[in-house]
Amino acid sequence: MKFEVLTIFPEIIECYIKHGVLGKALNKGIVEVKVYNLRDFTSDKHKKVDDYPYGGGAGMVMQIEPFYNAIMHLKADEKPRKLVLLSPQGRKFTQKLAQKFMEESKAMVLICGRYEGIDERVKAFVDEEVSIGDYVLSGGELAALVIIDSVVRLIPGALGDELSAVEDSFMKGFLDYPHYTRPEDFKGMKVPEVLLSGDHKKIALWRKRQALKNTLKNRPDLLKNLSPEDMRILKELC
Ligand SMILES: COc1ccc(Cn2ccc3ccc(-c4cc(N)[nH]n4)cc32)cc1
Repeated sequence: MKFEVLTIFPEIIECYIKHGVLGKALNKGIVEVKVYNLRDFTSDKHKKVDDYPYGGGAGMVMQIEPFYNAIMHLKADEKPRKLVLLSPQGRKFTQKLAQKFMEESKAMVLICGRYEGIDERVKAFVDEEVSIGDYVLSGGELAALVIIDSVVRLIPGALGDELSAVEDSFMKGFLDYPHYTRPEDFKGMKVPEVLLSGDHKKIALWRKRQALKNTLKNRPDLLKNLSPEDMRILKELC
């Protein structure tokens, strides 16, 4: 899968993608990430990308021309790609949308604005406008990295452990269970006995109960379409 990122801060993207799961997927050739500096698609000597908003108001707005020139440059190879604009006003990004992007798109262009946003006319050239949450960031780059990271984790072979992506919380419809590792006793804080028992059936049940308990407490909105067994466990918790 190929990601092409349009931004005025390429170093934000380039720094992050070298590490962790993304770094490994890049080294395996499962993923390719190309970053384009929008300033390279300007036509003035100052490489200007923003201007004052028509109609007045605080802050600056990013001009359409660099986005248009960059998008036309990418489209010149006539290969299909999904163009995604990051924005606080976009469609909410979820694990389900990450799965959809992974399944449907061989290549994605992630368009990152800054300042108070970008000229509305850029939207005529994009397929999706996506928000990663109900909070305002300073630009689209972090949102682009969230999308890249969550989509790459879903690509078969990217994690090196097929179960991880499938086992990831949200995939199952509820939050994750608690995790523990050595030491067994840290300043009197002990690992739950059941996890030391070696009884895998008991451990699985304990983990399911804990996951449902966490979900009931923090994200009851996720508790839909539970299996009869999960519903029974949930009722015991209430
Ligand atoms: C009040 O209106 C504003 C509008 C934009 C901004 C800063 N900004 C500029 C481009 C850009 C792209 C994405 C995002 C973003 C995405 C999510 N989920 N939160 N924030 C933020 C962005 C500040 C304020």
